[in-house]
Amino acid sequence: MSTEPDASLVKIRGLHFSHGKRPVFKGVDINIQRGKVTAIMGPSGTGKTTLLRLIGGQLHPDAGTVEVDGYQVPSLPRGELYALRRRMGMLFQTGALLTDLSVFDNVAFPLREHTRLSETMIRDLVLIKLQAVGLRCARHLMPSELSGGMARRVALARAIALDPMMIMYDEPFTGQDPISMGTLVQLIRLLNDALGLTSIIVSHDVQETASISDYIYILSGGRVVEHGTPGQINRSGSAAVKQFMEGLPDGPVPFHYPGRDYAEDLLSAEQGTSAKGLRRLFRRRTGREAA
Ligand SMILES: Nc1ncnc2c1ncn2[C@@H]1O[C@H](COP(=O)(O)OP(=O)(O)OP(=O)(O)O)[C@@H](O)[C@H]1O
Repeated sequence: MSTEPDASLVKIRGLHFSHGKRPVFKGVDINIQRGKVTAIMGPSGTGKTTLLRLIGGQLHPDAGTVEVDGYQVPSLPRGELYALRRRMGMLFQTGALLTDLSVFDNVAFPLREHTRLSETMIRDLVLIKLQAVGLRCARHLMPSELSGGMARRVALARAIALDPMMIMYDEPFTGQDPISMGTLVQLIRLLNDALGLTSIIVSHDVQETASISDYIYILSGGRVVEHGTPGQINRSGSAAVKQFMEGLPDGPVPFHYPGRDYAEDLLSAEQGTSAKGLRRLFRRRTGREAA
């Protein structure tokens, strides 16, 4: 019997998923605790963005369950899925502000779109959200007048406009200078605690993300290879975890995307050349002897 059924906002069990013929998840179990900041980390292409899309119901698992706040996401009728999605804020790497709208109107957009609140109420709410990210006085600016860090903070204010129960961040720090990265890192933690949110962060910025996370999952090769508090992860004896946390280019996770042999690939473009010629060509290009 589970001792903490209500503590988990997101429960993923036995998740299998493939993009076409490419398997991404081969049996993944994840618990996202309410009120906590949980990081999902792992090498590039391991399926972190795919996982967020499965949680948001944009993708369907091949097998297993994805439960959010007690709802089985893949089997929700469209109307209920949209209602659930409105309670899940999303912050993408690009920020994706509407370029023709001011900062104020960008934050007001979801409120105008999804509620029937009066403009006076909307104004108050927008100012509260902008105040929370430190940009109340920048509300008249257009997106083209913002720095990258400011744009991301506006996107964050917009993501919390509808008071979501959780926010999913996909690479929120990419391309930020150290100061705006530091600001964003602290802001994510602050908003999580002040607004009683649940936050999921997908990020390659291992140390920064770990510094504000309560719990970390590390994915690799279609599975969870480690999970625990930042302290537990740092003490992990797993070679894959060590490779990832220390940013080593090669290890249990190979540097090269799987595919056919290098020599075979190079030589296949030179059909018609003699075997001797092909061997010479391979030696010249790689400095190695063809097998
Ligand atoms: N729409 C798609 N169609 C086919 N394959 C896809 C699609 N989206 C992603 N993939 C593949 O699925 C795998 C997981 O991709 P995903 O973007 O989820 O990884 P990621 O861990 O978020 O990567 P990164 O850290 O580089 O952003 C990759 O091998 C990718 O090439």
